[in-house]
Amino acid sequence: MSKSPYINRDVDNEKSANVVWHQASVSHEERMGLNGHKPAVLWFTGLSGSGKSTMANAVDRLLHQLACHTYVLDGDNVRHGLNGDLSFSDRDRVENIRRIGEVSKLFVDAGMLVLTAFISPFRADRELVRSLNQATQFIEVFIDTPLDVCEQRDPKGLYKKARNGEIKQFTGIDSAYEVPVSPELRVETAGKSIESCAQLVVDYLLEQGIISRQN
Ligand SMILES: Nc1ncnc2c1ncn2[C@@H]1O[C@H](COP(=O)(O)OS(=O)(=O)O)[C@@H](OP(=O)(O)O)[C@H]1O
Ligand SMILES: Nc1ncnc2c1ncn2[C@@H]1O[C@H](COP(=O)(O)OP(=O)(O)O)[C@@H](O)[C@H]1O
Repeated sequence: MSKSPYINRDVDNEKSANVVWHQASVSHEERMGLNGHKPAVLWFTGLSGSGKSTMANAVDRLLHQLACHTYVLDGDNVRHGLNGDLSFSDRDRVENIRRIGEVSKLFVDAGMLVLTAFISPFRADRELVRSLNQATQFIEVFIDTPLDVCEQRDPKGLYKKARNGEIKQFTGIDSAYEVPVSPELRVETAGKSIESCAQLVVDYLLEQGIISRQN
């Protein structure tokens, strides 16, 4: 059985026989050497309204000021384009994260710091993305905001719709969110400023030697 329902096993077998990896002329190490920082995926996960997009963008701004090469991949945006064919069924969420995992790996290969902001509700999918990367290059950031706080914030009015039955399979209401067991970072946002939360992430990257103040 193919891991993804979107991958046809026959096509898969044919591909492995006929598609050969092309050796890049500029190596990963050479690309990294152009930057004053190491590449990594900063994988923000949490409920809708927990603060993933806000945090990813605030951290992006701080890293940009430190001359890091960064890019934010955001669920709302990616679902308009690359993943515009996917719904919020469990099966489509799995495929959503698989594709983003592959895309974020390409950013790491290009020597960049990529910040992803997807609910990514299932532990197995987050672990799959982790396994695509070197251990030090995948940083799971759990945006730990209780459901009642997310629901109070309700920045897009989606919880209200979900409670009224206008949206089905809404994460935290009638679709599961599996809390990370050992994230590299857990950020509690309730009652905290966006700036202080973003700084926690930057401090972690400094401590780990992924970035430095002299980038
Ligand atoms: N049913 C349902 N459940 C959860 N979220 C929903 C749903 N329908 C629409 N939305 C909006 O889609 C955003 C989540 O997309 P993601 O790609 O991050 O979801 S997932 O990782 O595939 O679970 C999510 O964005 P965030 O609020 O930024 O998390 C919502 O704005
Ligand atoms: N410390 C904080 N960190 C992140 N967001 C916060 C914080 N405090 C309040 N918020 C607010 O919470 C909301 C989070 O929305 P958003 O970033 O879109 O969440 P998500 O991307 O997880 O759906 C925003 O309105 C933001 O201003």
